[in-house]
Amino acid sequence: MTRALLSIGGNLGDRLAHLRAAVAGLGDTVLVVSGVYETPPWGDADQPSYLNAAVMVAAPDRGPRDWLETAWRLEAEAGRTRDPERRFGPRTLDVDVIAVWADDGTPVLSDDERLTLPHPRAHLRAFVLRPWIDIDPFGAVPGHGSLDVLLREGPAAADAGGIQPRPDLTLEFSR
Ligand SMILES: Nc1ncnc2c1ncn2[C@@H]1O[C@H](COP(=O)(O)OP(=O)(O)OP(=O)(O)O)[C@@H](O)[C@H]1O
Ligand SMILES: Nc1nc2c(c(=O)[nH]1)N=C(CO)CN2
Repeated sequence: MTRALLSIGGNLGDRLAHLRAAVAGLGDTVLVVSGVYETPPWGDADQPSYLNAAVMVAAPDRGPRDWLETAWRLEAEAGRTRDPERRFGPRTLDVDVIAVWADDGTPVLSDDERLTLPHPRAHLRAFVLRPWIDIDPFGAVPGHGSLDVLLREGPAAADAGGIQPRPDLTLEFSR
């Protein structure tokens, strides 16, 4: 059994439909889904704003690598293409595996470049931390500290004010 925090986001096409399809594609592994946020582009300013959300998932038979393969499947289903010239460029759907925890709650750590855990830029990204704290108020990025302190005092604090809740947009799931 592992539990994982996935960040989902996109800024091309029907942004909400892509987020909804990602949540639906996670099926009964979904434990809880955050609210939807409108977020300024991070890392490459010349692109439209994103919709972002966070999803906590768990499954008895899945390890860290399975969550990465799930992320790739969902991105492919959303028709995501990669522009090698723009590392942080626009996309229909990005699914990042932010952190994974073992059965006993221990965070899984990995420095494999195919799957780095926790995600190496998670603590820098208000668009990851702000939705995540909705569904995990006492959560932490393993090795970097609590979501609360990161959002108030960490490198992402300056961006936190630009993360706008979109209560008019909802992501439903069923268990
Ligand atoms: N925790 C992780 N979650 C998702 N992908 C990861 C992770 N760690 C390493 N990777 C690797 O990163 C590669 C590039 O992923 P992707 O194209 O989604 O990056 P990106 O979205 O442009 O940038 P970022 O990873 O900063 O969000 C993937 O092929 C994957 O093997
Ligand atoms: N606001 C926002 N900016 C991003 C996002 C994202 O999901 N939201 N994903 C990226 C991929 O690396 C690059 N920049």
